[in-house]
Amino acid sequence: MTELKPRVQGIPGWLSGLAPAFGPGLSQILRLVLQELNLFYSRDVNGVCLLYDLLHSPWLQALLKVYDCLQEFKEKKLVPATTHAQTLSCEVVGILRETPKSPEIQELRQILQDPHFKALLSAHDTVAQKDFEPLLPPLPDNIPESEEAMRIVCLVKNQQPLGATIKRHEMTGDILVARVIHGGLAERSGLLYAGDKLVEVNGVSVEGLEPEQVIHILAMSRGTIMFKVVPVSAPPVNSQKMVYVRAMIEYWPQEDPTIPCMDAGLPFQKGDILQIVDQNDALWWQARKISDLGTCAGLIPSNHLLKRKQREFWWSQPYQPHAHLKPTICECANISAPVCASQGDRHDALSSGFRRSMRLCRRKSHLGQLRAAEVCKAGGCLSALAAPYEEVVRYQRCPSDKHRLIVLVGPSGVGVNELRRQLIELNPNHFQSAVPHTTRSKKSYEMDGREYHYVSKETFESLVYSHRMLEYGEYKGHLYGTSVDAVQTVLDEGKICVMDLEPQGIQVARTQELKPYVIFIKPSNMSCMKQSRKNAKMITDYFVDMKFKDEDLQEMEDLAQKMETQFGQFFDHVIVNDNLQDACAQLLSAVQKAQEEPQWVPATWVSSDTES
Ligand SMILES: Nc1ncnc2c1ncn2[C@@H]1O[C@H](COP(=O)(O)OP(=O)(O)OP(=O)(O)O)[C@@H](O)[C@H]1O
Repeated sequence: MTELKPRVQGIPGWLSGLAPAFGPGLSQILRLVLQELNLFYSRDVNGVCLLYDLLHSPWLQALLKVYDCLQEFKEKKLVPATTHAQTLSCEVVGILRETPKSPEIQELRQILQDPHFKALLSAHDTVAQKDFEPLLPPLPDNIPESEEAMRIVCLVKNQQPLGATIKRHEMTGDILVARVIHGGLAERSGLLYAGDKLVEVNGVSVEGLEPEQVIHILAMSRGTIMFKVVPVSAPPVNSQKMVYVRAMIEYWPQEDPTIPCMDAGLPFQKGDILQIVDQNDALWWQARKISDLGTCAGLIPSNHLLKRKQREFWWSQPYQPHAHLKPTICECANISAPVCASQGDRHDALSSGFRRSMRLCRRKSHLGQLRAAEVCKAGGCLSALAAPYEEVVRYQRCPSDKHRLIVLVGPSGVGVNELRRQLIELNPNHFQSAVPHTTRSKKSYEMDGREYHYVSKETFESLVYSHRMLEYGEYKGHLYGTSVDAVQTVLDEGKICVMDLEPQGIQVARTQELKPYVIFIKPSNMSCMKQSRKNAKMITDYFVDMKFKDEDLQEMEDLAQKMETQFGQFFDHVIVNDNLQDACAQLLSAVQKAQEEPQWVPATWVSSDTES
């Protein structure tokens, strides 16, 4: 290397002479260096081979060629041939019109008149004329020292709303930006913040104007809108973490006179999963539906505001459903269905949980319970005011975890038991019902733990008091019910427990322990039901089961509607039971998804380290 050094150090003299700006380019220099090195190569001077190979490598040569090309391009300083290509094109079209027709001329005319080509020329001219900077009005010459720093913001209004709301400061009367909607035009510009003071809109001073008048100016504006604002001293920073909630109520902004901006409101239904993106305002949050995350956020009442509204509604008009805020059903747990056993029960393990008389009692209880819930609502069951939103997280069951409980809910006669039976029969080793408890004595043909768990009244009552009964009731002096432990037994065996439950029981079952997945079985419309239930039988108190009458089907439809209205927020999945085979296939697929795919569940069911 020592010998090489003086030679290489000597190169810069002629190297500088060949610098890219003045000479043949770097690749040319490289060639010369290689020639020089070649002399040393034959003498095997230490390190020369390495350097030679490096400089000779194809990738370095290619890189230098690219560098040369870029350098050459930079020097050319390209300028547009014309800044009025559009005008030129029009002139050419005019000339072509007078030229004798030929297929080539026809084609050229067509190309020049094509809207895409015209748009291309228009874009070319805009760039060539450097016409893309916003034209700002000149600053006045004599700006006083005390003048507040202003910001001029230009937003191009297209089909979307501006995504900001304004308000009047109560003391100063200033028009302020009240909030900037997430994902909206204003937010994406990064130039408008909540708290900015509006001075002018499109050159019109807003001093002394009402917010409505400013909104009118904005509504009338087309294209670019120019705001002159005094920026807020410390723009708000949204440091809250993203929260997801399940709506336990429905909300219609159009029917809520208190919303600050109706157009910015986000309507939602019970059970919708909402992404809360901003909770800075104590009264109005910003949220998106997870089904629509690409859109800009909308305003929803905060938890605090909803509870306040619910309380006002509760005390002011207990019997009237509020127009924009329909309260959730009260949480009167354990309005139980009386259950009882009968001679007609099947004796195999598959029959557990399918007791005919238990189902008959349930059947009678359906309407009564929904009515009881109404009474409870009117009577001031304050627990209904508990949670308008329920925080949820994505939960994916690990293969080693216990299965989730599958709960089927539906109006009597819709086919809940038929579907449950068919599912279990598909694979009895995988799907199973829970064995109910009873205080009645065991019959000779029965076996403890098969048809029922036979327990004393004291044991049964202690299960009820310790909230271990999902539902229970009394029939002919005996208690009947399904316990959490009976469900756990099935789950502990690695099976999927499938049970039907009165809707009132859902909230009792909704625990971290069982993580129930609730499927609502819904009747199809009347005409379809009449057709599909032609030969179906509904179970009755009599020896012979009866065919469905029109009024039975109507009652089923009414009950289904009531259930959806009151408990829809708890339904993870809905299956319309029209064609039995289809419904069964849908049930199987829903049950598999519940166990194998991520689902939204209450955050309290999952510790943060298992969130996905
Ligand atoms: N999709 C369907 N098409 C035709 N018949 C059906 C369909 N679904 C259920 N059925 C029939 O309707 C009748 C009632 O169904 P099922 O006994 O399952 O009702 P249920 O919802 O369990 O109500 P209950 O609890 O009152 O018994 C049964 O004869 C059943 O075979």
